[in-house]
Amino acid sequence: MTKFFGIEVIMVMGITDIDDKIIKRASEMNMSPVALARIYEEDFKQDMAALKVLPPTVYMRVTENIPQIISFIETVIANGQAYATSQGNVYFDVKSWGKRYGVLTTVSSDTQDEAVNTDKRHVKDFALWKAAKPQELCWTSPWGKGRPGWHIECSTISSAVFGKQLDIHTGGIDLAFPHHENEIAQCEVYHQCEQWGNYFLHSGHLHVKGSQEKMSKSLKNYITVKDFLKKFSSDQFRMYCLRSRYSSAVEFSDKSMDDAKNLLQAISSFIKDANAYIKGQLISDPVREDILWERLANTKVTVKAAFADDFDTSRAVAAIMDLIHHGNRQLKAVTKDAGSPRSSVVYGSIISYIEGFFNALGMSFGERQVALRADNSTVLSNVIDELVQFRTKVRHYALVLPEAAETAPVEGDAGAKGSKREEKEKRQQLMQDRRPLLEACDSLRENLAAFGIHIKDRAALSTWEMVEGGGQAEQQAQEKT
Ligand SMILES: Nc1ncnc2c1ncn2[C@@H]1O[C@H](COP(=O)(O)OP(=O)(O)OP(=O)(O)O)[C@@H](O)[C@H]1O
Repeated sequence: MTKFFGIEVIMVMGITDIDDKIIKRASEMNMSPVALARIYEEDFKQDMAALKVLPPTVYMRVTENIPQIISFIETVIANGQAYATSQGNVYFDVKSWGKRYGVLTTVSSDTQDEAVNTDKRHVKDFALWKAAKPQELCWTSPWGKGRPGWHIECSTISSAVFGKQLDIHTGGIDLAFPHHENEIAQCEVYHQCEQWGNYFLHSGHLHVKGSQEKMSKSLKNYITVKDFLKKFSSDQFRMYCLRSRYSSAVEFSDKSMDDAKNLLQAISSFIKDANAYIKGQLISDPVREDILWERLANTKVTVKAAFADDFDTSRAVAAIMDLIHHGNRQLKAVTKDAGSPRSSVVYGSIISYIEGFFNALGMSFGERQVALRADNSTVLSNVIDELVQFRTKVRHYALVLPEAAETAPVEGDAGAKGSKREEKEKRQQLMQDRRPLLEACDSLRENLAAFGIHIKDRAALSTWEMVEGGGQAEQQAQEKT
């Protein structure tokens, strides 16, 4: 939103650092629930940083907002929509809230059932305040010792920052009901307003291939972010996500990750080639600049329209890939430089736009990516540059024989026949002598490929690129440098 539409975003992330599961685990581990929650909070933040997810403007913990939560509940009771029980619980009265309940998911508030085995009036009533069980972490309130219910935390934290109007609320699709429905009900009662949240953006679930169930902790069918990042990069993860709309369910499989990797590779290759073309290391037939300028302009329009249409990232990526396809099509590498003018500016504009697009999405390509990495990677990049230039000179020397060796003798000249034979023998001898140099060039190219460094020979010139996640060997190579 900020980078594509220039909208200033203030994002608040609530941290639930007290709930039934945290209390249960903390008591098993004989530690305080708040301390246990801090450990996981830190772990979560590190995982997000490793995935290059931008942090919110502020994190707000539930345990640091208890007085605000109590005062919020008092207002909901005062506005006639919640009741306290003799057991020290406070519930939201869903039934009397009536038809306004269920705007997101069309869940009805109607229920004739009396709630059984509980002090609620109706089954759908939900807890705003829960009386503490013995030994549980609790806070003093007008209704006795207890702790907040889950839904009230988010309503309070959001209202404390944004007041009575929230632009966008996000969360997984499983949170639409009951969590978000309940938040809406509480906030509209608290603020006495008709509509508290303007948009709810629900993200679709991640599934493991072949499983009907979503990936989840309790089903134990999950992959941790740390394990994932041992095999894949954050860019690969992002490309995988971008290929479907945020609201759809996505399936995780080796195939889907390979597809993401291949797209990244195609983009990276195009940027390298276009860079090489601009620098004169790749010679091409004349380029239809008018076609490329038009494609670039159309892509910009399509990308903006796709993002404006509920962040249709897959359409935006498809438009970028189409631009790359046309960019590649126009780059017709030839071996001899016919001296045609180079269309550097249009390729420069395309590279700049594509890099800007992916940078806005937290990804980076090409030489700039290398420059942004740790210092030793920049050194590695310069060393490879030197090595490839040296290899280019050696190859050129081995491939291009001296002029005299190529000169054809004049016909009918007897002396020339002998000289022709001599020339031929000399030429063969030279080729023979220089063959080890070509073999050495080939083996260097093959050996570096094992480290993810790909040298491309284009007639007498060569370019190189580093394939991201080129495997263990690449990592070892970087460690050696
Ligand atoms: N498979 C999934 N894909 C995308 N988002 C998810 C997925 N599972 C949970 N979420 C989101 O992650 C957040 C935390 O959810 P939650 O703790 O319920 O996850 P969970 O793994 O299903 O937990 P549990 O199995 O203990 O219920 C919520 O915002 C939820 O919408």
